[in-house]
Amino acid sequence: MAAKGNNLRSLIFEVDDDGKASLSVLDQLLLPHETKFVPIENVEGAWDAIRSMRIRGAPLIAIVAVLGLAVDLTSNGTTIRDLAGLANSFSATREYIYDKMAYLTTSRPTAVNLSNAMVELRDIVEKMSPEAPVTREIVGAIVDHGRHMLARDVSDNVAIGRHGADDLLSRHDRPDGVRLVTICNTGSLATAGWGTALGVARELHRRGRLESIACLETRPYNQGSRLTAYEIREEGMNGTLICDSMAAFYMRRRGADACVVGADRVCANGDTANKVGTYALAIIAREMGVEFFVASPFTTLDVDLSCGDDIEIEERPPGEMLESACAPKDMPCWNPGFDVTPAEYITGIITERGVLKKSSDGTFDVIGFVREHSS
Ligand SMILES: CSC[C@@H](O)[C@@H](O)C(=O)COP(=O)(O)O
Repeated sequence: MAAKGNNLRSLIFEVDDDGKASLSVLDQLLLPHETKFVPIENVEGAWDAIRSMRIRGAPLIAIVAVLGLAVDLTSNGTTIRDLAGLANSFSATREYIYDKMAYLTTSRPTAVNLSNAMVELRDIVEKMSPEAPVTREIVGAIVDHGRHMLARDVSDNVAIGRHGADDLLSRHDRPDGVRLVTICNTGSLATAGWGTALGVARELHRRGRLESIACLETRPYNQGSRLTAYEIREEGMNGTLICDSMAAFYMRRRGADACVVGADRVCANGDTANKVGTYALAIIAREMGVEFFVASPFTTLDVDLSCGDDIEIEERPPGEMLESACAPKDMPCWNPGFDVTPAEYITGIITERGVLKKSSDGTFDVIGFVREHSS
């Protein structure tokens, strides 16, 4: 089946001739039944869209935070007046923006892309010279960086797809192509476009080398059934939806060559936080002798964290579990949004700069890989 192309958009960002930015995001809570873009007017709106999971996915969270800040700072509302009051003070303007950035970082804790983006943005602002016109320069730099993030994310994802497809095809070039299993949603809806793990599937499909892809439903939030299944259908891939509990039997009966999953944070030793259920899938893959790949742009690497034990795992409200389950309304629940897959279960980490494999001692050297591949 020929690829239809990647037409899904997770957001629309525009800047008018006066430099005023506008942002609308596709409300993913309504998918797959309704396609509706909702405007983000300010930082609070961006925080709420991230927290409520109207938008989600590690790269998209970071992008919407920065674009939301750009919209907020270029709006005609109270913010610009507040900024004008600060315009003669470089440090006051900077601190004002840093407060907003700190607030955005509190929206969701596990995906490192958000805090990495804020560090990157802070570096840009810190390097600016404290000359007039302060406000316009700083705000302009933030808008420009938002645009840069959008373009970079798409090109990183396309490169991840290419490296992942090359690597998989070097070992699994069966007559009908490669058989994949994935969890959660890592596609165009989780990114600025194309996707990470789903980008690998997309690239195989584009080459006519994707035999099949199974997507796990991904309880309790069902990103697999609501979003990945939707993307698979849009793209015309040969996909099958399975419940999370069916992964082992699916691999046994139908066969799989590799699991490819996304990441919310990859530590220096390769331990990887991703959607809850990923760890179980990795254990099953090992038992079945199926390769297990993490697709992660550099923006999802956390070289400052040595291993996964210290990753803050977001706990979501019990209601999210109870609403999508048939359970007594007052049943106590534990609802971690993510889990951590130890590096020992991971075959390789597919990045935009190549596939990181384990060293001869069976460990990943993420820091060395970043050093080697950073320009
Ligand atoms: C390219 S998206 C990578 C990860 O963010 C994805 O696998 C995931 O876990 C998303 O979780 P979510 O809670 O939907 O934001």
